[in-house]
Amino acid sequence: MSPPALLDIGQLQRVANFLGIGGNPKSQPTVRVGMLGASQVATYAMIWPARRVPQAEVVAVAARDGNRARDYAKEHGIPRSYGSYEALLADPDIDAVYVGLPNGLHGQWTRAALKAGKHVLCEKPFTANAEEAREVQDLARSRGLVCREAFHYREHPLMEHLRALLGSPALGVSSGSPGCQEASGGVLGRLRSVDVAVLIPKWVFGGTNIRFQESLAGGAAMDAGCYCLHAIRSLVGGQPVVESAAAVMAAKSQVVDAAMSGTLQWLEGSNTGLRASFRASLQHDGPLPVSTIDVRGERGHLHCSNFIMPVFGNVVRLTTTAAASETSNAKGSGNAVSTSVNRVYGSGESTYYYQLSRFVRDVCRVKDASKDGDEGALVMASTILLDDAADSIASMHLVDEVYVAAGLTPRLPSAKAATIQPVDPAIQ
Ligand SMILES: NC(=O)C1=CN([C@@H]2O[C@H](COP(=O)(O)OP(=O)(O)OC[C@H]3O[C@@H](n4cnc5c(N)ncnc54)[C@H](OP(=O)(O)O)[C@@H]3O)[C@@H](O)[C@H]2O)C=CC1
Ligand SMILES: O=C1OC[C@@H](O)[C@H](O)[C@H]1O
Repeated sequence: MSPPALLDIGQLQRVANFLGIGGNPKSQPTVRVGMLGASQVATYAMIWPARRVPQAEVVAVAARDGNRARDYAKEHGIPRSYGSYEALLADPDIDAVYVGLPNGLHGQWTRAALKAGKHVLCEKPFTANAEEAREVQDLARSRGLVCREAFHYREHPLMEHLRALLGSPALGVSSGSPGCQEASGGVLGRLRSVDVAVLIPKWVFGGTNIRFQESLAGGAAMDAGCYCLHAIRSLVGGQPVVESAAAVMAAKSQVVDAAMSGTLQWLEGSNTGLRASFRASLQHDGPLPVSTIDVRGERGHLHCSNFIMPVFGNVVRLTTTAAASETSNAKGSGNAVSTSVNRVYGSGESTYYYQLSRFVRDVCRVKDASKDGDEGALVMASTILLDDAADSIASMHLVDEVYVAAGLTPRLPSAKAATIQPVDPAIQ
């Protein structure tokens, strides 16, 4: 999320890709996507990438206001629009739904979409809390539908590159299920620390933004923090526990955090004793968003910048030390240090493109498996559903633990939050 180091032709092409310019011809079969919310995030997370992903097609949008939905559909060339989310879910010509709503509504509308027989790609954080994540994923598995948390950053080749360097588990096997695999440390040798930060400048979101609303499951740990916790889990694997957390509260709120930081620790497995720290903020003083990963091991340090929006420029700096005995040219000189700097762009597409590509591929796999009944295909389909479930539940479980460690309570789904009367501090 920092500006590109060098504005080159490649960068212009990557920005064009992000904007969905110059799409691919559609091939059959296509996954027909409907979007809940006529929002800005839906534009860059779904509409633009869908123009470039051959198997994806945005066919409908729903907004609470039918006129807005119609105008949005017209502006973006979407064939159908609806004035309610229910109406879109009743459309039989929709295979999958993108839920880009405020956090406190994710569970409610993901459940409704699953009940309508649609596969779901739901924005992060997956639900308001882990209990709700379990309920939703139980439903998805009972219906045999893909239900995925939209952690777009993890799908980009940059994360694959970091995982390869660190010997991290592949996507899917780090999902938080008991006995799931852990990073070996790779080029860094035994891991010593992992530090992840996602800092959003205070000018980006005003006080009335959904991120500061208790009734919409707001908070910095929910918004920027879920990326930090997810990245830590994706890189290291295993099941860390939250050791400590501290919140900076949003103005006039006793519930919503404007910033959250904390530490995690691995109490079992091959990384027992390893610690990770995170910093998440919605009130960063700097001018631009920051997202960084720093991993230290017995043999060096890996730094990555802009891991959330790598298409706009990223840097991977690897500094390794090799013991003198391992290098022929370092006799008697202690450790030899080598540093490499890389930028990872894959095919130059955005994180959202990679996310949508894997989502539609998996929807097709799950649909085909239930049609064909081939045993291998059924196993693959069931693994897809189990991995998504384990990952999103583990994700929300850590977010809940962070709130508890910070002396706050895990968030509530909007429907439940609405039934709780706000406490007036003046009468306590
Ligand atoms: N993956 C990514 O890069 C990003 C992900 N996100 C995630 O997307 C979700 C939405 O965030 P963001 O787009 O900033 O949110 P917005 O404030 O833009 O709201 C998104 C949509 O939510 C709908 N909505 C439904 N009920 C309410 C309500 N009670 N109050 C306000 N909006 C409502 C509105 O749809 P309608 O059109 O029906 O009025 C609105 O268009 C969050 O969970 C966030 O974490 C956000 C930004 C980037
Ligand atoms: O998902 C997101 O990514 C970018 C951030 O600016 C934003 O707060 C968040 O919701």
